[in-house]
Amino acid sequence: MDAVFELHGGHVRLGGREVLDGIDLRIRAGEVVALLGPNGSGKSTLVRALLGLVPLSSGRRLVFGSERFRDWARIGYVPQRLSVGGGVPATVREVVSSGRIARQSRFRPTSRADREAVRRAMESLGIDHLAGQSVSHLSGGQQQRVLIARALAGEPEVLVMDEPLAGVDAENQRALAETLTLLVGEGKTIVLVLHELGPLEPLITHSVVLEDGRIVHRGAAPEPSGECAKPGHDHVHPHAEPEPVSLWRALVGRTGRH
Ligand SMILES: Nc1ncnc2c1ncn2[C@@H]1O[C@H](COP(=O)(O)OP(=O)(O)OP(=O)(O)O)[C@@H](O)[C@H]1O
Repeated sequence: MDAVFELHGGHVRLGGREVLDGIDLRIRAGEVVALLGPNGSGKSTLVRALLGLVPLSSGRRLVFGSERFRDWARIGYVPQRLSVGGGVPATVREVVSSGRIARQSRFRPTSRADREAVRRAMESLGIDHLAGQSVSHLSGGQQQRVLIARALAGEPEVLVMDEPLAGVDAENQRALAETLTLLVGEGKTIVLVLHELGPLEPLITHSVVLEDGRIVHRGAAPEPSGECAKPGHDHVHPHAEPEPVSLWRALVGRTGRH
């Protein structure tokens, strides 16, 4: 399988600190990868490094085999939910349409294909009836669907999502799992920063656990453990709650590479 993202000896320094400390990682087309680890372990920074949003202080990054990758329309990024709207009273349609920009150009303004892609993205996330509403008036779960629809509007091959389950109720978590199942069925590559696996667990093909900016485990999809394994556990943990450390603690020490 072709590699979508590769990091070789990736280091990132932020605020005078080594936040990523020698990361070697390859994510192949069609994989569904969970990036796990405690708060502050570097998961978001790793995603941002893969996407070129933070520079490497040393090491090499390749996207689709290229160190000079520019075709960002092939990759959809869903940032953490709180960054939606940003106080700007944009409508759902406007935000979702913004995900199409990378596919447009000065010479090719909005086309029927663009409008159709935006409509399909809203429909697949069940937010088409909200198209004219301001995103700032939506619930957290609805805002998250808007961000996912924005990423899908660009018809990406790869979807990168930072903490899609954080603060999302059980029903919306299941809805997200269903949406991602369809995308996996279409052969998309998915990279997820997760605090826990929740209902996404059956989708995960590979897990990578970070601690202090280093990869301490990589391997097949993890088994749930601790509280998250108990029947009836609804997998809703707001970010500020004590961490389900048991999950990655249980993983560290297992063998396996990918
Ligand atoms: N812009 C920055 N300047 C300085 N330090 C930063 C910056 N961004 C992140 N850090 C630090 O880098 C470390 C890793 O942060 P990062 O957000 O990548 O971790 P994380 O594993 O995603 O954490 P969380 O689960 O809390 O989101 C943390 O100690 C954080 O304080």
